[in-house]
Amino acid sequence: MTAKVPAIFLDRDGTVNVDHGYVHEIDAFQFIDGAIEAMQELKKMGYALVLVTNQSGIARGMFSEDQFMQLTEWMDWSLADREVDLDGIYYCPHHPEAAVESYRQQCDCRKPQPGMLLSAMKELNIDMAASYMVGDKIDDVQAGKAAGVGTTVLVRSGKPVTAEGEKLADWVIDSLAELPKRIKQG
Ligand SMILES: O=P(O)(O)OC[C@@H](O)[C@H]1O[C@@H](OP(=O)(O)O)[C@@H](O)[C@@H](O)[C@@H]1O
Ligand SMILES: [Mg+2]
Ligand SMILES: [Zn+2]
Repeated sequence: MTAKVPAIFLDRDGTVNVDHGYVHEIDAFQFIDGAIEAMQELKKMGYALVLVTNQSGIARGMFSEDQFMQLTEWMDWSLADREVDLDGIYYCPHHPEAAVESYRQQCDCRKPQPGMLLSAMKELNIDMAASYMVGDKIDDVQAGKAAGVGTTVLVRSGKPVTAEGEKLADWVIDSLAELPKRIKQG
């Protein structure tokens, strides 16, 4: 059996790119300062990078799954161009009160549910205890905890960090740019 790999689970909007609200166009996709460099460093440190993003804009009828795929492909190539190969990309297109009926469900993948992280764990053979979940909302922290991720991290680069979120998260940092240094500090 091959050895398990540690991973950084990354929320997308508010963590990797600026959350302008249901971002679905390339023109609106703006990498957060220092995020790409941090991802480069995290890869060098031996972590798999796994994106886990709620995309309820699909269920809400704001954009199609195809549009999401096109943006994702562009993002993936932009990162690969900068020596950041993502190891996995997981998304939830659902919402319990979706306008689009086919996406209306109480799924187990929409964070705070841990479904996306658990799928990645199985598919990529991830060592959850040695992994990190990084996001801007308490839902990200809750998903990380429910999946058994060792360290949950809130960033201040997205939605305002709530007192509840601050209490639940293991670490609170300004942005993803700080994470490699923070991990090295232990
Ligand atoms: O941060 P991630 O998980 O990558 O993606 C979040 C987005 O899908 C959108 O999720 C929405 O939350 P609701 O899905 O409407 O609760 C809002 O927070 C939007 O501002 C945000 O752009
Ligand atoms: Mg987010
Ligand atoms: Zn879902």
